[in-house]
Amino acid sequence: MKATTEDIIIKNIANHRAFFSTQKTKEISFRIAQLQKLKKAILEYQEKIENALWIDLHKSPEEAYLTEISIVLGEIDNHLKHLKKWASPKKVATPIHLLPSASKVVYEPLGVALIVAPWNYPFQLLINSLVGSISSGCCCVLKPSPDTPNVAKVMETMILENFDSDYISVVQGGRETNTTLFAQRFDIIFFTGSSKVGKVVMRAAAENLTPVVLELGGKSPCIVAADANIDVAAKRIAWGKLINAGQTCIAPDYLFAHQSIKDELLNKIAGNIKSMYGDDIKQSRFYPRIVNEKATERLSTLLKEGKIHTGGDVDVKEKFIAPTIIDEVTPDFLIMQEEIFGPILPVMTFNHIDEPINYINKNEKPLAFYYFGKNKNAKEVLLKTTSGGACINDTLMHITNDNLPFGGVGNSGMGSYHGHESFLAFSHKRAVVTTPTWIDLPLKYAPFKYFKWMKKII
Ligand SMILES: NC(=O)C1=CN([C@@H]2O[C@H](COP(=O)(O)OP(=O)(O)OC[C@H]3O[C@@H](n4cnc5c(N)ncnc54)[C@H](OP(=O)(O)O)[C@@H]3O)[C@@H](O)[C@H]2O)C=CC1
Ligand SMILES: CCCCCC(=O)O
Repeated sequence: MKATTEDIIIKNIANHRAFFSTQKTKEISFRIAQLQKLKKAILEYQEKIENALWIDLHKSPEEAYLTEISIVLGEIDNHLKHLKKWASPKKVATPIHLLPSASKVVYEPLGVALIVAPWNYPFQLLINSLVGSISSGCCCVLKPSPDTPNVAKVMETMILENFDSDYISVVQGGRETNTTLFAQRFDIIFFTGSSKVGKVVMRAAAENLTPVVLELGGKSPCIVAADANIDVAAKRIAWGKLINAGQTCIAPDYLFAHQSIKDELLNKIAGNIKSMYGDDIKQSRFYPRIVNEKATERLSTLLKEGKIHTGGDVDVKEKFIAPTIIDEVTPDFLIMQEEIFGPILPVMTFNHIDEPINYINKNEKPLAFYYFGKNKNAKEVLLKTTSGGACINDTLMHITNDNLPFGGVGNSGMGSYHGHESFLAFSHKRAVVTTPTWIDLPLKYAPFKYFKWMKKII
């Protein structure tokens, strides 16, 4: 009888547990060798990955390298450079009542990890977290998104060809497969996707008290103040909004523009769209497509309210939505209710900075936060708000610094990764105290003869 998906998954996990119990993944030399193997595999598969990203998302090789492949290669290099230091036990101070004991933190792999990735950066968001799993010494089940099937297939082939399937395995499938995976006992679940499914993951993980890292989404605001450099703001907002046709979890979701500069800003954003993609954007090989017709139709419903300043063209069959700026938006509009995740930029205006601050603070905590204006005011605004990450006078770029933690807060996620944070995300920090036997201070033992001295030192 043909094995069911559940049988395959359960067997996969059992094999990973058996592999993990050999203790092989705890050897730093093993982990370094696997990271080097992953880097080599990515370079060998680069063209196939780029071709698959073109087929699935019309993502140009240039954008694929910039926003997917180079980010993972940089992450691997960072881990190769620092892993020995990150993985070495850390001596910590020992309080007087514990002397002459010695204290340290030992970093241990959590065990068998599950990594579930979305379709918008299907290579980067699956393999970048895998780097953390490898460098911490975990075994891993990878679950690519079914919505970018060509990329999912290429990644499966690349992993199968280069790694022991008892160490790293790939499971393909949709919602049902996810449900089966979420119900299994993992030692960590690393999920990237919507907040809605993030809650499903967390509920399932609770059954086994499995720690989760949830890289979720949300509506990331972008404020442009009256004293902003409008040319720079217009260029960087157009870029940040239209990379991957807006299907980016940290894209500036909506604009709050000061009344006095709004018209100039919108006209300059429109000008930058032309500069990047030409007059007939549909012909540009640099402009990606929406992931599928269903998502294209969802986005087209958001165009019904407000005043279209730029764009508005939709071709569902082509999965094409033109970069669109919608002016005169109010908070009750449909477009302001959920994450857009597409190339549509709704614009609201303000006169006093408290207006956007109050609006943002009344809504869910965003994954990213962008502010264009003088730094002294930016500090003030950042102090009064919160978000997963933020840029002042830029967009998206905080994700490219792997010395910074990348993650959400509240509804936009929990936990973080990239660089050292990825190593820590998949590690357990074990406290170890070593006590000599040549001396045994009587303070802690009943009948507490020296209690009054003990109280003085603890
Ligand atoms: N923080 C980050 O780094 C990133 C966050 N994201 C976020 O991911 C979202 C877009 O990605 P997307 O993949 O569409 O995210 P979703 O979370 O909507 O879907 C993820 C997968 O889960 C499946 N699914 C849906 N409901 C359930 C359920 N009840 N049980 C099990 N599986 C389920 C979906 O299948 P089906 O297709 O059938 O719904 C899909 O395959 C956006 O919200 C975006 O902000 C994206 C990239 C990066
Ligand atoms: C530019 C790369 C961004 C990747 C993660 C995201 O925001 O969807």
